[in-house]
Amino acid sequence: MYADLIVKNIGNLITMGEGKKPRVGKEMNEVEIIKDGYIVIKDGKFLEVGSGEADKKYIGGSTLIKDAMGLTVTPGLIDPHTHLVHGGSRENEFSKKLDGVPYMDILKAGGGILSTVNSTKQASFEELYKKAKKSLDIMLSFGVTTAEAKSGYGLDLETELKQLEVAKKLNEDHPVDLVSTYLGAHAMPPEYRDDRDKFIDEIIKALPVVKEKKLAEFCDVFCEEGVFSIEETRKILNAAKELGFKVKIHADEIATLGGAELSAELGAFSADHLMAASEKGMDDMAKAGVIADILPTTSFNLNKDYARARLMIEKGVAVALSTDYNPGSSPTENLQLAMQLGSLKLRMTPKEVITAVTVNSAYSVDRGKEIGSISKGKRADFVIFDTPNLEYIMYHFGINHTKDVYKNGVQVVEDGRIIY
Ligand SMILES: N=CN[C@@H](CCC(=O)O)C(=O)O
Ligand SMILES: [Zn+2]
Repeated sequence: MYADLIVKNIGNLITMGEGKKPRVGKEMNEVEIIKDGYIVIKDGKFLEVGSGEADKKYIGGSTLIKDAMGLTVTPGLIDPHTHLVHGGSRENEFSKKLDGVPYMDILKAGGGILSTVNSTKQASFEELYKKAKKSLDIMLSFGVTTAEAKSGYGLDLETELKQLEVAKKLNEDHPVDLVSTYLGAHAMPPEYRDDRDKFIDEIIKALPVVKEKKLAEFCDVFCEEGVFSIEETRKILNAAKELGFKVKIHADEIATLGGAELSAELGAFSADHLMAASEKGMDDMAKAGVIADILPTTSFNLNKDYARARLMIEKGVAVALSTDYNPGSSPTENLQLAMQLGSLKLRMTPKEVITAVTVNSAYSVDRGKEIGSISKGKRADFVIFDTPNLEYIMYHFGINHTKDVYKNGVQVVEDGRIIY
C-alpha cells in the first residue's frame, strides 16, 4: 500500500506511544523519544512510525516525502478548555486589575463575565464567527489541532445557542476540530439574584434544547463562592448527565469549595483550574480517574497562586494543560505559553508537559481514541517544531516555535504561516 505522506529525518519524534489511556502520575514522565524518526500517513491517519528509513513499499508516484530536517515532531496539540466564542474585550478593566481589584469583585460589580455577556448578546452571529475564527487561526499557528469551546456568555437560551451555533459552523469550516461545551451556569444574571432557583431551572430547561440540536456534548458549571454552589452545581450536572451530557467543572479556582471532590462524585471527565483544590479532592480525583485540567496562564494573568500540579502528579492524577482563552482571566490563545508556565511555574518536566497537552488533553475532551498520539490508526494531526529537542520548547519561552502543522495528514501551517 502506497503512503500519501512520509515524514522523514525527524530528530526527536515524540509519539506518546499508543495513547490507549490517559497517563497518570509517574507515567506522565515516561515519554519515549524516537531519534531519527519517520512517520507514514495514509488516508489522513498514521500508518506506521519508526526510526531510520520508511520501507520502500510505501513509496509510490504520488507519495509526498517531507524532510523534517532533524527537528522535533509531536502530536497535534489539544487545548481542552477555552471560551473561544464571545463578543468584545475587557481592556477597560485592565487598570482596575493592576490596582489590585480582585477578579471576583469586578464580577460582583456587574463587570467581568457579565460585561462579556452584554457584548456577546449585542454581537451578531457573523461578528462572533469572525472574531472566533481569528482566534482559532492563532491557536492553529501555535500548533493546536483540536480545542474545546464553551458557551457561557449568553446566560439566556437565545445567546447561548448563538454561541454554540458559531462553534458548530467553525467546526465545519476550520481545520481545528472543536469539542463543544454548554456552560449556561457561568454567572448569575443580576435579574435572578433574588431567585437563584429560577435561573437554575432555566439552565436545566435549556439542556434538552441544546441536546436535541446536537450543539454540545459536555456540560460545565462555574462552581465558585459567589457564583454556583456545590449543591447547585450537583443539581445542574446531574440533570445534564441524565440527558447524556458528559460533564466538566470549573472547580476550586479561588475558594476551596469542594469542586474537586464533586468532580469525582459525578465522574466528570475533568475538573478545571483547581488552584485551591484540597488534598482530599486530589485523592478523590485520582481514584475516580478525573483529569486535572490546569490553566497556568490564568494564574499568571490574575497574579494568583498556581495549582499544585506536582502534588497531583505524585498522587496519581492525570494532568492536562489549557489556555482557558477568554477575554477576562486569560486573554491568550497561546498554548505554548501555558506549556512554558507549566514547566516554569508548575514545575512540570517537559515530558509531563507534552503528555498534558496531547494524550491527557485528548482524554479530557473524550477524544483519546482518535487523537493525542502518533500511533497507527489515529488521525494524522502533528506539529513540526523548529527546535532541536522537546526541552527547547519550554526553555526558550514567550515565542512561537511552530514550523509546520498537519491536520488529518494535510499541511495547514508552513514555516509559521497558515496555508489551509
Ligand atoms: N472562571 C470562570 N470562567 C472563566 C473566565 C471567564 C471570564 O472572565 O470571562 C475562566 O475559566 O477563567
Ligand atoms: Zn473557563
